[in-house]
Amino acid sequence: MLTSESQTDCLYQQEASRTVFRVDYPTPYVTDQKKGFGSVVNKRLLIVEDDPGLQSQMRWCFTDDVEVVVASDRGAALTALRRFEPQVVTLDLGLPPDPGGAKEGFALLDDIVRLSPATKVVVVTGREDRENAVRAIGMGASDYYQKPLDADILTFVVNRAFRLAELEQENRELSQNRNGTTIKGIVAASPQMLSLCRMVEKVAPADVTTLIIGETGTGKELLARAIHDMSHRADHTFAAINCAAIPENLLESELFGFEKGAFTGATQSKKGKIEMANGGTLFLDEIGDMPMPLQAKLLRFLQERVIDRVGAVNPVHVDVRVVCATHRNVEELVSTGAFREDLYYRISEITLDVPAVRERDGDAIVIAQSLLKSLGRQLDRPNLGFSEDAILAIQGYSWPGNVREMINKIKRAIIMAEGKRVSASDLQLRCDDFVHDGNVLNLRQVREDAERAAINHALKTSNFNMAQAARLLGITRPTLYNLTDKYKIETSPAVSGA
Ligand SMILES: Nc1ncnc2c1ncn2[C@@H]1O[C@H](COP(=O)(O)OP(=O)(O)OP(=O)(O)O)[C@@H](O)[C@H]1O
Repeated sequence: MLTSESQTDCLYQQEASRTVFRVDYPTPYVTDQKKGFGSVVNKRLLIVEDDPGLQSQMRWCFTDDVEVVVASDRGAALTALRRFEPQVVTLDLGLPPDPGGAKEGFALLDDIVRLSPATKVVVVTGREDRENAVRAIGMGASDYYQKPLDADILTFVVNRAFRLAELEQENRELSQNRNGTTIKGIVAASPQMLSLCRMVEKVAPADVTTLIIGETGTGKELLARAIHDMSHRADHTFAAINCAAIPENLLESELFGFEKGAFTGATQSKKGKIEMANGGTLFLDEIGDMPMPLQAKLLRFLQERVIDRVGAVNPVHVDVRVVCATHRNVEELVSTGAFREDLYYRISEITLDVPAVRERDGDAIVIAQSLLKSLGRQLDRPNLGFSEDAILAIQGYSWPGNVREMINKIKRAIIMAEGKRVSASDLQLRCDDFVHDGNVLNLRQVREDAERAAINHALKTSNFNMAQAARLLGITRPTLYNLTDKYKIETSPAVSGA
């Protein structure tokens, strides 16, 4: 949607062969004479060009599936932008009152990027005007086109901009519609995470000791907090302690507290984390790294719900719910004797397995889009989007550090991105499937090869389930069918031995 600003009055008037918007600007913008408004078309193109000859040449480059509006100056272009909401604008930088320079064109580009960040702007420059083209890309234009007019190249560049706008729109919808979890802070679209979130919703109100297992950065602590927040203990403390981060000799007093004089330096009594969490939830992160002597003490607490502060004579009763997490394979630790079997059974009344990001169908791009939005706002770059190569790279990368790694990469990319689109290289990613040896005909070929490879990969990964493959690719199912038709890709596995 465009930012609402004061609208310019205009009079809508039908004429025999064309529809004209008369606006109180020196030059009106005019809709496509071939079709007029009201045609059933989705693609809307605004051509901003002050030369009447070029206007009509450009207008006739596009077939009936593109609705075209023409504007001759900045004012008319802004009116058309607001009323017509084109997905793509071609913008000649040399506009009146500065037709020989680029000042007015840059001012209009700035307006478009600000008012309608999703609109793709293709800047039209003279042959000698490379410097301005590069500056325009830096300001947020998606592409540029050099005069003189060549119908094939212009339509190719404009169609590519339409495709990009469409992909970004689909991804926006995906991130808005598919976040089916009610758990605060968790962004998820995959069936794997949605079903885990449903489990969390069921487990939270039951006062059971829960073990959350998953690779680093998958959101274990986030889920532990969610369990607390959705339980009847939500109004009490959530106390977290990382068993791997605290030296063994301090961990006991951190957990259980100590009495005055219990050891040198204990000048006064202090509650431990377990007591602090009284009435609430104790989160023991990296429980797999808990030293053996403390495992015995923790087991006693879980069995009897009493603790002994270090140096204390009398035990203290504590009412806490315990949630543990680890990235380690606890069963293996038990089999090697590094973890007590009886403690393992105590802490795992319910076990939640958090899948790695690479195991969640379609989540990588949904989480990345959400992070780009939230981190973009934090870093004062709220209108950034991902380029096509970034989307492919995000989907193709294995994310060994999971969401934490994603946060780091996206933060960096937001800082590094030069235009309004974050590229794969801003993210320091490359998608091996799409690397070419430079021996390519043109960009169209590169893009089509990339699309073909991504579709094949998604179909195989999803076992030829079209809905799932479409989700993996961040596109709709009809778009996937169109693409498989276009590239003549089989939509079912090959049957051998026929
Ligand atoms: N599904 C998600 N949606 C949005 N943000 C997420 C998601 N999962 C994790 N995060 C964010 O990723 C970061 C890491 O999450 P968290 O600390 O919960 O992971 P962890 O599994 O406990 O990591 P570690 O094992 O390293 O302690 C946090 O900033 C968290 O908010």
